[in-house]
Amino acid sequence: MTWFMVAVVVVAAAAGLLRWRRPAWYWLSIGVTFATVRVMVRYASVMDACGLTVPPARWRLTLARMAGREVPGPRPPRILRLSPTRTGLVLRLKLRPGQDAFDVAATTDRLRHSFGLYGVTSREIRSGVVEVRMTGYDVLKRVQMPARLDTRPMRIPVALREDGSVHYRDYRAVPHGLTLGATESGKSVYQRNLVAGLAPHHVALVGIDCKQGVELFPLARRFSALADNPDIALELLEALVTHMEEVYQLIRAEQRISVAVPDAKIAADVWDLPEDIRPVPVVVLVDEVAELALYATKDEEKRRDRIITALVRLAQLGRAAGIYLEICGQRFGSELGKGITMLRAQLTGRTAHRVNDETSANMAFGDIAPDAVLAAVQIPAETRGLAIAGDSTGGWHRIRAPHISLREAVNICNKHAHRTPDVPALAAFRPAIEAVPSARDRLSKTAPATA
Ligand SMILES: Nc1ncnc2c1ncn2[C@@H]1O[C@H](COP(=O)(O)OP(=O)(O)OP(=O)(O)O)[C@@H](O)[C@H]1O
Repeated sequence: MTWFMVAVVVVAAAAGLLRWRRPAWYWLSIGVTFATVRVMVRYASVMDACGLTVPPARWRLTLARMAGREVPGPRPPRILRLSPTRTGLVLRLKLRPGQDAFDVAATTDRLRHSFGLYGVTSREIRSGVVEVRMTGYDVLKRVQMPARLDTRPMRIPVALREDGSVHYRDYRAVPHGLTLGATESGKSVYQRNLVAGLAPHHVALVGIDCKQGVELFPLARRFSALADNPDIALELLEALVTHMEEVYQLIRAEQRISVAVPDAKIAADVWDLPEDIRPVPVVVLVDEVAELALYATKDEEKRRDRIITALVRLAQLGRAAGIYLEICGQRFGSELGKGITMLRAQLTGRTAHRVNDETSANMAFGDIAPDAVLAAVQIPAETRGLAIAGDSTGGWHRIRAPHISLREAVNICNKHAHRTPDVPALAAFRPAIEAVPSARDRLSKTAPATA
């Protein structure tokens, strides 16, 4: 299979030679072919130089001595599979006795230099088997998502990882997420990718955008509910809590009939309910969460407390009711007041774009992956959209979402507007789609004369 794939790449490269103007895929296939050949030719010597070999087994030495043959040399991990990809190569290695996955992880930088590649990463697949992903160029410089994506309900391909694989936002595995980043770091583009990815799915989108709705209101056709100021946001969040309680009642009602039946599956969340009565899942997108948490007066403080309480309740109980939170902000720490760290603890998926100080990076990763903090601080200001994505397992990746303009996102939302579900509990917050008067008209209007 591997040789077949290499042959396909070589034939594709040769076919490209016949063309005068060579397309990008031609240069990619040439690069991948060279990288494959280079890795295969140098494999044993590079592994030996990087300390990834073990001495030959005793029985081999004895056999060689008895047969009067040359003494066998040290042995590198056995290649189980070599697959050329669009961005480089993937090697699956069977470790030799005495080696572990950490040995390979610790030498990835040496392997990168020795094979002359752009990036090398490794991960353990199962006991004794390690996958080494090699990229021939900086895949995050100009992000191009692969044509074939593994899209499933509530699992959205949202960005590319530095090893060339796709980064998915999987709401069923990681229900709630927090996206941090300084101003102009790429949070809105990341959120736009999420909305565009969710638009074709059977899901209700709820938006809270206290920047007067500039980010989410253009996408209104695909939203079931929108709020553009903290007062409406409070009503919307409390309506969502009521909706959540109704969904729990529905799950309870379904459980009652099956408790006595030994083999029947008992519903524990919305996904266990029969499809015909299952409530539509809801993704709540909050842009600039600090706008909900800051206050200047006593009344605003009361409102803020109710908003944070509703958000904490949704984060604690929402998953089973099919309500998922996606919170965005520049900072998200205890300086935003009571309840914020409690809310943050429930947001398992963490994404940090460029941040201006270590404290902001700590808000995203300090409690889950301390080495990701350093990676987040090191994101250069000129590569907007570059981010570190981690979760509570402590693993993290450098990712970048493909650039999507607001116009493209609006077009996708308009195309899928017919999929916007009606959620009765949120009907009062359904955005009215009407022509907005031009800002120029409004600003140039003379103020009415007052007595
Ligand atoms: N993935 C990306 N690839 C290329 N350019 C990007 C990417 N993400 C963001 N940018 C560019 O960076 C700029 C800022 O992006 P964006 O508006 O998403 O930042 P932001 O963090 O939301 O800023 P603010 O907090 O001020 O709203 C935009 O001009 C956008 O084109």
